[in-house]
Amino acid sequence: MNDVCNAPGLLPIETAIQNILGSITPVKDVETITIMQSVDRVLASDVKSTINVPAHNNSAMDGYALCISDKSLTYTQVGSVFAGQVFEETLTPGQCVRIMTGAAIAPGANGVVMQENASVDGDKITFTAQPELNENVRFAGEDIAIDDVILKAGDKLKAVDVGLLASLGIANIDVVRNLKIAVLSTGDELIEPGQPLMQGAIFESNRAVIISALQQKNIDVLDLGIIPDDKELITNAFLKANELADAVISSGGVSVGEADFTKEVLNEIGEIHFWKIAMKPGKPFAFGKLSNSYFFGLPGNPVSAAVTFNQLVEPALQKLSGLGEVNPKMRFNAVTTSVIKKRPGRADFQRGTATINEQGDLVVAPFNKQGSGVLSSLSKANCLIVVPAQSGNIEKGATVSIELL
Ligand SMILES: Nc1nc2c(c(=O)[nH]1)N[C@H]1C(S)=C(S)[C@@H](COP(=O)(O)OP(=O)(O)OC[C@H]3O[C@@H](n4cnc5c(N)ncnc54)[C@H](O)[C@@H]3O)O[C@H]1N2
Ligand code: MOO
Repeated sequence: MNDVCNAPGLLPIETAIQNILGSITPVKDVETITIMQSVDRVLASDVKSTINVPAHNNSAMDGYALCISDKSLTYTQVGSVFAGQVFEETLTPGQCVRIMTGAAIAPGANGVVMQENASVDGDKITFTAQPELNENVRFAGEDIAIDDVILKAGDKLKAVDVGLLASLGIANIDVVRNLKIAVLSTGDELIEPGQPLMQGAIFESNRAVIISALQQKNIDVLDLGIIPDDKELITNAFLKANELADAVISSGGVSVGEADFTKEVLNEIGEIHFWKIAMKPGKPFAFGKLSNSYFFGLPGNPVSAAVTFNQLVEPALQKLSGLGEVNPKMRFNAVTTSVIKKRPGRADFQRGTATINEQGDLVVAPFNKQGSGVLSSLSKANCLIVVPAQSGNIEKGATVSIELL
């Protein structure tokens, strides 16, 4: 792992992400669950189809299945077939059967005409035009054939994927077990919401952000609360977190302050790298390994904690969870509606609101208040405006990159 703690300059965010992803070995433990519990879970093995979908050639329309005859537009109806039924006799040219959408095509039939294009006179059915071969016929295996791999190990299941599994008759599925993540905050100034706010203290909010974000990702959270600045208490908290969790996320105490035992303790019990990353907010950040878990030390400032979680921890957790592909977050071009103030040096992740203007263009309004402590700016924002490290101020009307939140 590249540690630039003492190196001049800052670590580019891309390098930090590479280092983190390169150090992480995904969780391999597997559990079998019903498909109805499987949305957003990561598949542990490939899923192959054991059936054809559709299972039989069937009709795409309510109408008439027929055996094409080039002699006449009038056919003789010899029966009816509804969804779930099978017509046993084989049609000969000039014969048709009444058929409903989804019903199996009768043997010998080679086309279906929708009923709007037919007129009925007893068993004589006259079509408005000569039917085309295989018109309105859905073929067996057209969607999925036997032995097709329909979902791969490492895929995260979407709602429609669960439906796809159901359509193949699969009731249970092997997935990677949920991650277990321990979360804690350190700092004597921190007070739990609901308690009286003493002079010089602040309400603790980073845990609320991190735990809520983890809960949205099917992650089992071990909440270790606020740990006071006491070496023994901090040591015990980290040892417990390391024992019980796949990863530990703490916030605060990763910069250069003096009243901090976090660094000291972490250095005693693990191999942790304290980086200065070329990003704003979120310059100080710690990452490394304890004996049984990975450690992420987010900066204490609330916006810095949330943005580093979003940019650095989320991809790491994706990899740890067994996700096959960890893709960079999607970025879009948007026109800024005002000047973006920025000093060259660190990549900025500024808060703003993206909208579509009257001309149909994607535009973004950066907020005036961009301080690392202004959590309300992140609450109001629907995107991060990503400005490259080397860039200075950006003019109104320029095109910038945004990531939707
Ligand atoms: N001399 C320097 N000072 C600082 C530097 C630096 O490079 N040199 N970096 C600054 C940057 S950038 C950041 S970001 C902060 C991060 O410092 P820490 O991670 O050590 O965070 P703390 O000092 O513990 O706290 C900073 C700030 O955030 C509040 N905080 C902390 N935890 C929570 C929480 N769980 N919920 C809500 N608010 C929290 C804390 O009260 C402080 O106000 O360092 C700069 N300083
Ligand atoms: O990154 Mo600090 O996050 O600039 O305030």
